[in-house]
Amino acid sequence: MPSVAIIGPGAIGGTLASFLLKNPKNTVSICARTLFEKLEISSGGETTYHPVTVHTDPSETEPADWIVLATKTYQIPQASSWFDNLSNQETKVAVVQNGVEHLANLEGIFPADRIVPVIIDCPAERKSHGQIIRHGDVRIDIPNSANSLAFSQLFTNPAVKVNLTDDWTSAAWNKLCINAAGAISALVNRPANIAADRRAAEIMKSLIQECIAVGRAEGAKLDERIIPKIIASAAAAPDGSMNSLHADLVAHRPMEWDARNGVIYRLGQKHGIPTPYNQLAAQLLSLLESK
Ligand SMILES: NC(=O)C1=CN([C@@H]2O[C@H](COP(=O)(O)OP(=O)(O)OC[C@H]3O[C@@H](n4cnc5c(N)ncnc54)[C@H](OP(=O)(O)O)[C@@H]3O)[C@@H](O)[C@H]2O)C=CC1
Ligand SMILES: CC(C)(CO)C(=O)C(=O)O
Repeated sequence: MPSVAIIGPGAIGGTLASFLLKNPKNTVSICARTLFEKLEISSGGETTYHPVTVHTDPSETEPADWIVLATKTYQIPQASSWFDNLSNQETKVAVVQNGVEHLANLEGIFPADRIVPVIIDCPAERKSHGQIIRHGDVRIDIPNSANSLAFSQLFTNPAVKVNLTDDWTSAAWNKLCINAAGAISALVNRPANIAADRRAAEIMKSLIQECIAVGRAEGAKLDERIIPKIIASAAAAPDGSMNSLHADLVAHRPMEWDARNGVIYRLGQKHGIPTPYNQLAAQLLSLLESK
């Protein structure tokens, strides 16, 4: 009976919790800042309810086989206060976040050989505590390893597709191309389909080109043909569709500008690659955040 503790029951943590709960072999608990009694997941016009065990105090918890860290990247310093009680020498952490710094962000906090970095594709939004809308199936990319295989076995539902890849770096940078371009929505406070506007599309193209250049320098294999695909996919998004960074802006929360655009500027500097669009995006988003 693998025990799984999910830190951060938001759009992604709540979605994963609902799938983990569908596997009767798992024992699932949730670590949250605010208490709630049930998970309410809406998808494709149907709503399902899952009774859940929710902790709000780390001292109430015991070591788990798996910790699923699904907070925003900027919440890691506070969220890691759960780790002491939740972990023993065997515990593994699946870091389910956007960006490319899953291991770096936990350096000095948790041993790297027991971390599974997870790239997840699943548009989802959090309506309130425990109340989540999932807009599609889940695709997960994790490095090909024994720990990743064990993580994949926690999920039995066909709506969760887990891909063990020998080239996780490329998977992470491909996703970063999507997320870096998504900054445009928060910058102009317009939903994803703002990409249909030629002016927005031009800025997205530059953001992605810089991400590709830096990603390649970091060892990722990235094909320029993803640029029109990313823009077309955003342009075709349903009216009102918001990425998670834009959702943070609208909810007056901090934003993952450093994990999604700042990182391209920081790593670009390391490789001597200019990234003026991502630098500006990160600076403007940080200014918006301090409004
Ligand atoms: N939403 C999406 O469509 C997608 C998001 N992602 C990525 O997944 C990650 C999670 O994003 P998302 O689910 O949208 O984020 P949310 O903001 O919806 O969820 C974050 C959750 O973490 C909780 N939290 C914050 N700090 C703590 C803490 N100290 N202890 C316990 N819980 C805490 C928040 O609680 P509180 O309610 O108190 O704030 C909230 O429930 C991000 O890196 C994002 O970029 C990836 C793919 C798609
Ligand atoms: C690409 C997208 C929009 C959904 O998977 C995302 O990663 C996010 O909202 O953060």
